[in-house]
Amino acid sequence: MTAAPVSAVLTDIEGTTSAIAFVKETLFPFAERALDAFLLAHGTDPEVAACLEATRQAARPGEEPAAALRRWMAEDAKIGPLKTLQGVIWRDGFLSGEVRGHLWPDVAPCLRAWSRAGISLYVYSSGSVAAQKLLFGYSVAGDLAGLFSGFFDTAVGGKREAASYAAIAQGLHRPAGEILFLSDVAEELDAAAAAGMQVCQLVRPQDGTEPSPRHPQAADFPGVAARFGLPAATRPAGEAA
Ligand SMILES: CSCCC(=O)C(=O)COP(=O)(O)O
Ligand SMILES: [Mg+2]
Repeated sequence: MTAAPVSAVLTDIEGTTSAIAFVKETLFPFAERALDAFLLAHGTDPEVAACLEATRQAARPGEEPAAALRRWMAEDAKIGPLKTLQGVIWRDGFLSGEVRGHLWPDVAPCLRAWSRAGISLYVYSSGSVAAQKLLFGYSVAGDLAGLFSGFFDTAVGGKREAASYAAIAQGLHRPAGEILFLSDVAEELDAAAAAGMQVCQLVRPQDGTEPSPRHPQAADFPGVAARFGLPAATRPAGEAA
């Protein structure tokens, strides 16, 4: 059976648009350094207090919330209250210019070309929606947030669950088969494929991605474009990559 033409691209961030090293060596240490002062200043703000309560519920018996948050960061655990708090803490870093969202150089030109061609773009990441908007809004390639028609985090469900992708397709009022999901993680691609999406694994050598024998692969976004009939990135005169 021939696949439907792709009308929307749904992309993961870490390991797909952006280096895993950027998340682990820049974003996480920034949050770690700022954590104690942030909790002291904002621990009673309603959103932060709710995250701290959720952290206590999920922490080990007797473990202080700050210790649990630090342990989860070391484990790169995708736990809701941690991801929400990280997004709030990173805001200062992005707004002050101390942090800029990393994107592999092939990503922005393709996102712009796909958007220009009428392909709708969406993000689905374990990072909070607020953090996703910061990363693309304050990226090394400029403000790309406006290229996206929507952002999804694990409020819609876990990234390894087919139901999450079905819910996203339903929310977008689009047949799942027209949506192309991009990720570095085979289990996420399994779940998206089970929900009927087309999928492609980004296998970026710099990230040490483990290639999955179960899914089509590409080394970068132009490779995705070639494989799925999406427009190639052309750079109009005067437009930066
Ligand atoms: C702006 S999101 C920062 C990255 C992050 O915290 C994360 O957990 C990314 O996970 P992904 O689902 O994009 O692999
Ligand atoms: Mg990823």
